[in-house]
Amino acid sequence: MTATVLDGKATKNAIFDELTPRVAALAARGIVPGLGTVLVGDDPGSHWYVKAKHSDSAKVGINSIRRDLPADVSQEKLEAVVEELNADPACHGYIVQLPLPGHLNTGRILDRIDPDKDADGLAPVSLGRLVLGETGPLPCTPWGIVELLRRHEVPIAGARVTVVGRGVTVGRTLGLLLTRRSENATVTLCHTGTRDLAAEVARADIVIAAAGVPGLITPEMVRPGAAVLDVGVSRVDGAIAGDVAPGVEEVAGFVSPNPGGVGPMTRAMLVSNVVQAAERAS
Ligand SMILES: Nc1nc(=O)c2c([nH]1)NC[C@@H]1CN(c3ccc(C(=O)N[C@@H](CCC(=O)O)C(=O)O)cc3)C=[N+]21
Repeated sequence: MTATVLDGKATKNAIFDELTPRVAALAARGIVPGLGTVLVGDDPGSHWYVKAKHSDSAKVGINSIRRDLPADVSQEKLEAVVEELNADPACHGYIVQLPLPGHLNTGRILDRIDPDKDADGLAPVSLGRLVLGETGPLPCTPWGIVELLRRHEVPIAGARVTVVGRGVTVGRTLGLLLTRRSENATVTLCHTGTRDLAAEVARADIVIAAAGVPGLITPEMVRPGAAVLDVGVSRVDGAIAGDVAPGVEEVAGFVSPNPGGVGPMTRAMLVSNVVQAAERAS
């Protein structure tokens, strides 16, 4: 038996089909949602990602606002661009593409993003709202993971979930989402200090691999029938290498492909955050 594929591309398209009429309803009232991107430098991966966001925006009928800055941009100039987007009524949500070059203070930039325009859901106020259970933008990758599971009817309530990786963009915030009453999962957060990773993975109904270690999750670790989602993005000889080793699909009940799984879902939820921000502002 081979696992059911959690198809992130198809699910993204389904979400876009739901967002398009909401965007049309806003447009009928004279509001065109706007998504802004701020890109510093010329990392090819970051360029691809920003370009993908602008084409996603066009697909659902939202405007995109693009600010590309040179790699040696000053802190002051970048902060001025952030303030400009905060003040721009045509921009309902935006992201500052990460990572920023080392001479820039990322924390001070994220602090300046108007919390109501935080399309990533990763600014300090958004993280605080998530901890407090208040409404606001949700972090796109964790939210995308939850939607990918829900829309494939993978049971979440009461499930044992093992998350591997404690980064803010995925692991740490995913634990916050999955332990809300509306999700009701039991979450174990593993990291490099975890004593017996194999044992933590073995008892999970759902495994989320977000460590950035190619092939970390092997078939022997996985409980038969479990859902295994691969969030790892490493490059090995130029190709994307995930955290999930080949052969896991022979044991698991559900697997997310990589590419084609969680990546497209992250983009879908970013657009969703912008549409929600425009609805809230209207
Ligand atoms: N402020 C900020 N917000 C982010 O959300 C953010 C960021 N900075 N910096 C970089 C990471 C990375 N990330 C990806 C999202 C989707 C794909 C994606 O859709 N990938 C495709 C194809 C990848 C390929 O083939 O190269 C897939 O998985 O199918 C990839 C990477 C968002 N990030």
